[in-house]
Amino acid sequence: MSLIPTLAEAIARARADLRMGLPVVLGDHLAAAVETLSPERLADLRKLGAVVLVLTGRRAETLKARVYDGDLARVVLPAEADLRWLRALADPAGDLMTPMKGPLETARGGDVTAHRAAIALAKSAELLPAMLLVPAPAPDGLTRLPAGAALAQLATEAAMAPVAAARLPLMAAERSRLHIFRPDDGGEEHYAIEIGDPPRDQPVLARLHSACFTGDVLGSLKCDCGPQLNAALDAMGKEGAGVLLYLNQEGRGIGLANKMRAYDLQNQGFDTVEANHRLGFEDDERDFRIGAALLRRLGFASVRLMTNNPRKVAMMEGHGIAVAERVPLIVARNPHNTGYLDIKARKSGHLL
Ligand SMILES: Nc1nc2c(ncn2[C@@H]2O[C@H](COP(=O)(O)OP(=O)(O)OP(=O)(O)O)[C@@H](O)[C@H]2O)c(=O)[nH]1
Ligand SMILES: [Zn+2]
Repeated sequence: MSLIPTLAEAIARARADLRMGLPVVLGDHLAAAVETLSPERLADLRKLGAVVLVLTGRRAETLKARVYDGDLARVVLPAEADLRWLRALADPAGDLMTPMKGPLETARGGDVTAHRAAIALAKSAELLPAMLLVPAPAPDGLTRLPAGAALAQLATEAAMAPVAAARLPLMAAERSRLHIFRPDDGGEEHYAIEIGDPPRDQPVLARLHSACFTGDVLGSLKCDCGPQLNAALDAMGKEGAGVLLYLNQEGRGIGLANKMRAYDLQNQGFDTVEANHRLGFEDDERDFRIGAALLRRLGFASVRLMTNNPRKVAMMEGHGIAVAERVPLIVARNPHNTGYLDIKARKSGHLL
């Protein structure tokens, strides 16, 4: 029956539910995001059974909690644990002010598929990766997902469909077109700016730019995104041909709210990589398959890629786009971004 939501559609609903503070059903567990949960709903979840707090291995490491499940840890809730206690474990903002949160008891053994799916859902909803799980029968009205299938679905690539395109003269290049692409899984739309009319049978000058509201729009001095965006468009304008993908993967895929949490940690002295880890994320949560898929949809098989990030080159080649050349994209340093750029070179392998 085509009117019943598919698994991908049910996952999109689950993301919206979690962002509003509504629990979802993952197999035989109820799952709720710590970040958005209300005290009333926490109390009701606790009435249903033994609640565990699921954190990523990264966050558990910061909290010195034993990790038995590889990439995640299940923290057993003490009787007195309230929402403040849970939020303090989920959100590193207060780690330095109140460093002693433990000792934390973590569970071991048993099936953690639902727990792993819960963390993947939180990340895809751009919430803090901290979830409460309780084994309990599903109440009516909540979004239900089979845990294993949801986990697999969250790792699959969404199909991208072109939605609209129009001529858009730019300061950097008058002959430009903006193309909008929409994924079939309810996720973010992504954009392609095609400059001139690049021949499809030759390597095109290309840039995969990840959204940076602070750098691209506000002119933040903390990163190099805004100047890189402008320099890439200028180079394509000068050459008369190119394609810039504007991928809505803000904050290397953690979302703008989490990026601001990361900036707050950076103001406390942690670097860009450490800040992501303390929040429970990997340093880069982006899905680079999207970029390759968009290039293919636009008819390109080979690029001259403007980047300093060797991982982007490897990812393109791994996903079927030939990189004929890496074109460095070095922009000016300033006193605010020089440390950030050094860390990218030292820890993320950027060639700067
Ligand atoms: N989490 C996090 N994201 C950041 C921070 N500073 C910038 N970003 C994000 O990092 C991304 C930068 O993306 P890009 O410039 O496309 O990629 P890159 O990996 O630096 O590689 P290049 O192609 O060499 O620029 C954007 O999504 C920014 O929002 C930070 O301190 N923390
Ligand atoms: Zn930036």
